[in-house]
Amino acid sequence: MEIQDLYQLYQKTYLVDTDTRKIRKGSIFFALKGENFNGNKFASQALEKGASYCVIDEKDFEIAGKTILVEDSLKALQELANYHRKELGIPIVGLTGSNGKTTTKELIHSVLKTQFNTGATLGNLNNHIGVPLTLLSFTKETEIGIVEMGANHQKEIEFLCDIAEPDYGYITNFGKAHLEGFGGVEGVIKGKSELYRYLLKDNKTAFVNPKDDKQVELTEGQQRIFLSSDHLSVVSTHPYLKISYKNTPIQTHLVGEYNLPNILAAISIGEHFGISEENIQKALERYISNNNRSQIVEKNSNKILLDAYNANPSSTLLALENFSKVDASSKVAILGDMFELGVDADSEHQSIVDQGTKLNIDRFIFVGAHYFETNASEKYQSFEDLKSHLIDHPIHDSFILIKGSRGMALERLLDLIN
Ligand SMILES: CC(=O)N[C@H]1[C@@H](OP(=O)(O)OP(=O)(O)OC[C@H]2O[C@@H](n3ccc(=O)[nH]c3=O)[C@H](O)[C@@H]2O)O[C@H](CO)[C@@H](O)[C@@H]1O[C@H](C)C(=O)N[C@@H](C)C(=O)N[C@H](CCC(=O)N[C@@H](CCC[C@@H](N)C(=O)O)C(=O)O)C(=O)O
Ligand SMILES: Nc1ncnc2c1ncn2[C@@H]1O[C@H](COP(=O)(O)OP(=O)(O)OP(=O)(O)O)[C@@H](O)[C@H]1O
Ligand SMILES: C[C@@H](N)C(=O)N[C@H](C)C(=O)O
Repeated sequence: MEIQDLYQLYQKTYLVDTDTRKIRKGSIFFALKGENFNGNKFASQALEKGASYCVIDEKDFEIAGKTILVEDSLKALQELANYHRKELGIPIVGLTGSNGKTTTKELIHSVLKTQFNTGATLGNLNNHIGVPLTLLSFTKETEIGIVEMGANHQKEIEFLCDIAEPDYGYITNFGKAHLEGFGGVEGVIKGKSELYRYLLKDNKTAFVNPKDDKQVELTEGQQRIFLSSDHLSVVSTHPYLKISYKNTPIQTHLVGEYNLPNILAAISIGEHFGISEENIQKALERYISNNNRSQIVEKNSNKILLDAYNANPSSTLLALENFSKVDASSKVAILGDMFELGVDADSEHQSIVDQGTKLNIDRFIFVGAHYFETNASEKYQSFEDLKSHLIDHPIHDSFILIKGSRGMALERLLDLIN
């Protein structure tokens, strides 16, 4: 089947699904192959659950009149998404960066949707499957799209740009994240700036943080808009960031000064699209982060700053610096291993121990195989070891920062701290 014909089927409901556990009525089910399952095997189940058609790539699973056999279902999904993107013809803002992509995307979305019908990446669906799903979630009513692009190796952002064809792009920052796949910090810069190179090629516009020398240097000579912090200042930082924008105080629900560039991007992009000052203010006040991304959780005797969604050396250090400035009688940082650091893993974990423990934080608890190799004084090799310790020696009356990589799932500590 030609992509135009598939597009006609898609246009009946504008719904595509890839998981029979979450099928929506009338959707087209794309049978993908993953680490654990062959999606083709779920084609008949998808139809039973209400899918209208299934795109499959194995002949054995054909069902007359209901399956569309293609060479590669994933490729078909990506091509359909790109076709849709072209048909929509709307402005698309592409976002990448080492830290803060999801938060920045949500803030921009929050601002733009005050005056536009805006579509944006759901949660963190930012890879070679997530970006097509994001684009296909936009409908003919969508006026602006915001697409988050994640990567852990070279050429991935280039590939995602070819699918999403962003008209605008913003790189939040270049940090020490996914060092293993990118091949060090220089590799991160090269890989992330594939977004700039895409924009340059098509004469599209980069948003640039003027305080980030790398961003300024790498976008030299191309069409760009500098984020303007002229009317923005920090009023206070704790417990949540309070800023002043054009002399109006804005009480956000965001923790940590590291969120300031994220806010600045949302303001500048909002201003570019003509969002009023009042709407920008309301949108920033309304946004509350979720999914363990720097959330404050009140327990009986302890207060927790839960930042357990992910971790890397750049974001961990910023989180510690922020935490060190908080006024509390007893401050405890529980840090879990940082993943995907490759050959730099040992030195980066040691460096966090060295730099972190110099800060104004009363107690450090390190957990995970990498931190266990450092010379930290309180360390546990596994979550189970830490759990046993906390059951016998509960933490009381403290402010506790919890940060670690996704694989450490340190939100499990919530049940162990009261
Ligand atoms: C392929 C897929 O979507 N898998 C999801 C599935 O995983 P599961 O293990 O259950 O199945 P398989 O992958 O083996 O299955 C193949 C297909 O079969 C379907 N299926 C399975 C069982 C069943 O009963 N019915 C079925 O229909 C299945 O749905 C598959 O289509 O479910 C998991 C739980 O919901 C999902 O987690 C899993 O999703 C994978 C991981 C995925 O890639 N999802 C994307 C939509 C996505 O964008 N996910 C983001 C995370 C993106 C991310 O990690 N980004 C990184 C940077 C990018 C790195 C990139 N190189 C990469 O490797 O991804 C970042 O740092 O931000 C998310 O979920 O948050
Ligand atoms: N601008 C920033 N600079 C450094 N760290 C940040 C910044 N913004 C957020 N963080 C940190 O990163 C954590 C995750 O935020 P967010 O999910 O927005 O990042 P992300 O880049 O989207 O990550 P992922 O791609 O894994 O979803 C936050 O809880 C915070 O600790
Ligand atoms: C969860 C994924 N998006 C991510 O950020 N991974 C890194 C390695 C982490 O979990 O810290």
